[in-house]
Amino acid sequence: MSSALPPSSIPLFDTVASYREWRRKAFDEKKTVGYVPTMGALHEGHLSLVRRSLAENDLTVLSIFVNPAQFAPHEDLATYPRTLPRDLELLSQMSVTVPEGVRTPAAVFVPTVSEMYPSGITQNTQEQKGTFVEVKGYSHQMEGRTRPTFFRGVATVVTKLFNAIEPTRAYFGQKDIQQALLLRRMTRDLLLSHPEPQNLFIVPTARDPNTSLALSSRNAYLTSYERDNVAPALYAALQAGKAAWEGNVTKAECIEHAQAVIENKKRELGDSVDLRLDYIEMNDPESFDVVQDPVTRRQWEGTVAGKPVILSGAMWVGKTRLIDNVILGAQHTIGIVE
Ligand SMILES: Nc1ncnc2c1ncn2[C@@H]1O[C@H](COP(=O)(O)OP(=O)(O)OP(=O)(O)O)[C@@H](O)[C@H]1O
Ligand SMILES: CC(C)(CO)[C@@H](O)C(=O)[O-]
Ligand code: BAL
Repeated sequence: MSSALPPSSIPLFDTVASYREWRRKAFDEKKTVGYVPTMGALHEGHLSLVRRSLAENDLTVLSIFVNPAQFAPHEDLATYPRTLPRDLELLSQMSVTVPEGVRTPAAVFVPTVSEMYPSGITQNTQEQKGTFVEVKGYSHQMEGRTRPTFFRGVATVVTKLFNAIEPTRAYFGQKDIQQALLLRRMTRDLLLSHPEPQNLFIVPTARDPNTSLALSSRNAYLTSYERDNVAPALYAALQAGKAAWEGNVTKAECIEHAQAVIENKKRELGDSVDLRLDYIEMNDPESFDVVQDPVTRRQWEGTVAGKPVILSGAMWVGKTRLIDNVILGAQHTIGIVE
């Protein structure tokens, strides 16, 4: 362990080698290891993943690493919130009681950029050298339309993290639904054993109890007015789209209902807040392709028995980009846990 790390009651590792020593012992003792990858600035959404892992595994490991490769050069890598001492404090207060006793987070992996990218890393993909992981055919739709290099950066770092951590189970949030589904596909394509694809779990989105805003580290960029009165419009829009889908109108009408919520909010705010919708769209949870109109819920359900639809969106509040989604149909069929 390096002396540059902040004090922590939970063992902290900043090199793969030091973490592997710890992991070797867990293998020897036949302990299961649950893993929650994060970029830090922890909130209740992260903690819900940690709780799940604590309940289901002997040992729970988190990583906190702000991954340069998933930020495009014009994005917010420099300003992304970094709050390691507070994150460790929050984690040190966590515990879950199981029949075997009380479990607390067992280790936190906090690598440096050079530890994760021994060949170096630049955010400009044209200039990058070394080894990268691409999930081809699944990285350009939905979030990939606005962030074309995002999933390459995520798949690359998560492959490295899985190699380093060697988790029995891994936990991702529904808020980033495309990321979670794409990573499950990646574990299958790469024949990974740590974790095996069926041991990559998707945990429902944790929301603000008053406004239903999806919790997100980037909410820290918002003013309290934006957070409580502007940002919740995205989830409200998705709910309007969902209600329309349940009412069996066409996909295009559902999207119009959702967009109208954002338009109304913009009218209400006037020039006081810069609110811009990036997209609201319905996509197939397997191919990520846009659901082709005209189609209603009954028609969809009639042709693809049991397969749900992802209704997702992204919205700018000033310079802050927020995302959210709801699943229309049986979400357990795409592996979202209860
Ligand atoms: N509200 C939430 N509910 C459940 N899981 C979440 C929530 N927010 C984030 N997560 C999950 O936590 C993990 C780590 O995410 P990350 O550290 O990027 O936080 P974030 O809040 O999503 O940040 P950002 O604001 O950058 O999107 C991911 O699997 C992500 O999906
Ligand atoms: C999965 C992840 C930790 C990879 O950097 C990140 O994309 C995130 O926090 O969702
Ligand atoms: N939670 C996803 C990480 C990102 O937007 O970079």
